[in-house]
Amino acid sequence: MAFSSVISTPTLQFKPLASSRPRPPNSNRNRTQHSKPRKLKSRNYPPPTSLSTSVDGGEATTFTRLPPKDDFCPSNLAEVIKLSDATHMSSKTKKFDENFHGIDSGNERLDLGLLQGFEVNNDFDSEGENEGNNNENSSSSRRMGFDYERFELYEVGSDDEDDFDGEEAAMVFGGEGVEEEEDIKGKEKGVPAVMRCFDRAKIFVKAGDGGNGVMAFRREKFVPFGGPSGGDGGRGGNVYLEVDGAMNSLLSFRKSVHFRAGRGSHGQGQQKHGRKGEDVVIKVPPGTVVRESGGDVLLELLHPGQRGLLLPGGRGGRGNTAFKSNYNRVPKIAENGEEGPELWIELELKLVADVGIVGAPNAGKSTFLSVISAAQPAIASYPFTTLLPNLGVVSFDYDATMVVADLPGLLEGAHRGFGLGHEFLRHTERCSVLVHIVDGSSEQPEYEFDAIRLELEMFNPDLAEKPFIVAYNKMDLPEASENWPGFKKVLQARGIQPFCMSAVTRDGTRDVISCAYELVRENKEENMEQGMKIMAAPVNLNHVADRMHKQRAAPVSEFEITHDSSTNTWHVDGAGLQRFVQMTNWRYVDSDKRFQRVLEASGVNKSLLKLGVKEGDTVIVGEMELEWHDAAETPGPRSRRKSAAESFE
Ligand SMILES: Nc1nc2c(ncn2[C@@H]2O[C@H](COP(=O)(O)OP(=O)(O)OP(=O)(O)O)[C@@H](O)[C@H]2O)c(=O)[nH]1
Ligand SMILES: [Mg+2]
Repeated sequence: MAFSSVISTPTLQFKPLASSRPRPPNSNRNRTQHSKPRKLKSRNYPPPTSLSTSVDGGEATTFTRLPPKDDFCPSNLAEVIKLSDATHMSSKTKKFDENFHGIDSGNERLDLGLLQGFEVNNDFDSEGENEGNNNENSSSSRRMGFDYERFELYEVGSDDEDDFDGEEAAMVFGGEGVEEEEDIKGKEKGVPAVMRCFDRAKIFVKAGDGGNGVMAFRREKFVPFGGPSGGDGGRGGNVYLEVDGAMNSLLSFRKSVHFRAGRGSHGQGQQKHGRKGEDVVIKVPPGTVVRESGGDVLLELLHPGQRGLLLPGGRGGRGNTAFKSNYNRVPKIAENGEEGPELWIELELKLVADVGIVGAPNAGKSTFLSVISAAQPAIASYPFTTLLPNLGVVSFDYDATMVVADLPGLLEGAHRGFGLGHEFLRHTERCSVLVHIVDGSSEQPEYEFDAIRLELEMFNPDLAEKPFIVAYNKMDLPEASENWPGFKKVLQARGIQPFCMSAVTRDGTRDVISCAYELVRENKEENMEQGMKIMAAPVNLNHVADRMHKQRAAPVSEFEITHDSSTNTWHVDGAGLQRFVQMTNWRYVDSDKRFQRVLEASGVNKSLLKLGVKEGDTVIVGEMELEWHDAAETPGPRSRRKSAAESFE
């Protein structure tokens, strides 16, 4: 049974005067008339109502497993993707490099201490497979060798919930900034942590609780009966999210999962108010999307310097000075501080790049990026050299620059989890132009190109709509230049004008990148025209906190009553009432009276009576369990039945 009530007139007619009166939760009907209210053990005060309507937001889980044979593409591609057939695996390559556990890709040096299963190839160069690279690249690729046989078994992308839950539950108890346990060898975690945490993270945020107000009275020499002087508690700290232009991944959240703002300090005598709690500012890279765990998008943080208030700190409780009135000159009451809201949020990074380089593994994407920009990605002649996206800035002039992203290789069937799956394709969603690099030395380059186009479409049809350029690579090799006329003809027949180039010798790369820049510029102009007004409108990044403020400000007269007839229990649920109960400090004598007055004025008592509450029924409001008494039957002076609140006196 449910009942909602919004009361407007306080002129209530009570016959059997009802009083909801607190009792210990397990009193088991051994009621004492003036039993004090106690917190329910099992009921926690929940944060303000969920921010989102429930959405099954999880992305498809992808698995890197060998596909059924029928699913494989023709022989040429199959050769590439049959990871287990990789010839360069030798017993030598299976040793870990004891001195280095990381990817050294130019400026970036990623710690791969936890990179389970991705074994480091010490002797890659010695096998002569790394020709054509400069020294730095070859040293990078030496360190990037990995165990293909084991790679087949890894789960890509993730069953995020499971991954995080297991790992994080252990850290909950350690509190903020707890270091992840290094000894996790035995765990089956699927994708190495570096890859998992590069562009996704799940973190816990909590705003600070407000400090408690206090009850105090001025007592000085010659002022024996000074008035109330209890100060208010300080406000809890806020949680902010801020875009840090220097960050380019979410790896920092691998170790810091919990962020709690400081609690406001309590008020003191002599009308001293508590200090405000310390704010927490969480730095995220540009392009971060923030979601409530398993729910809606809360914020999109795109530009360096942007800052959004995510969770507002709890209000400080009022001290007894605030309750002084003409009717009550010595208020013996003070409030608890309001609890700060808390949330699990998911961060997802979508790189903010103008151009995305896509293509099959080994096509030469990283080589291309390395020759058009100052980026120094790992380059090697085996598939999946690039495990994480690389960014490079291409400058034509002072004001003519664009950001180019080199993405890990795609395979046919990536949507079913082959290779690295679609794990990193989301980074192309914000690119305005795509550059397809086609390996000219493969047996059927046009087939390879089609397969990649199809994968893009499978991932997100909008991606296939983006303007793209086709760059036929490795023209310096005889087999590639032989295939070029055929490839060109096929594509031209479909209205596509492909470019040919050799990334290694740099021939033709300039044309490709100039064309890409033209398209980026056109796209920007188009967007500017279309979205001028939208861009001009100020973005409110505090709307999450605003919504929370509104929820918190819900009046106590908005509630819903449900009845459990088997246990004769009435549940009174309402955000305003819940907050009121949480802020009531039961240690002070006047708190009970105020509580009863609020139940009366909000219409809870009236509604319960209407619904047929009986003597001895249990009434649960917020986290308080109370016992219902019809005042008419309670022992005590009858004159007190005029007000439920008075029955406590
Ligand atoms: N001959 C020749 N070799 C090239 C050319 N471009 C790239 N390569 C070689 O192809 C191999 C793969 O190059 P990468 O740039 O690592 O290829 P990728 O597409 O980034 O590969 P993944 O990161 O594994 O997807 C390397 O050995 C390069 O030296 C080219 O134009 N000509
Ligand atoms: Mg690469």
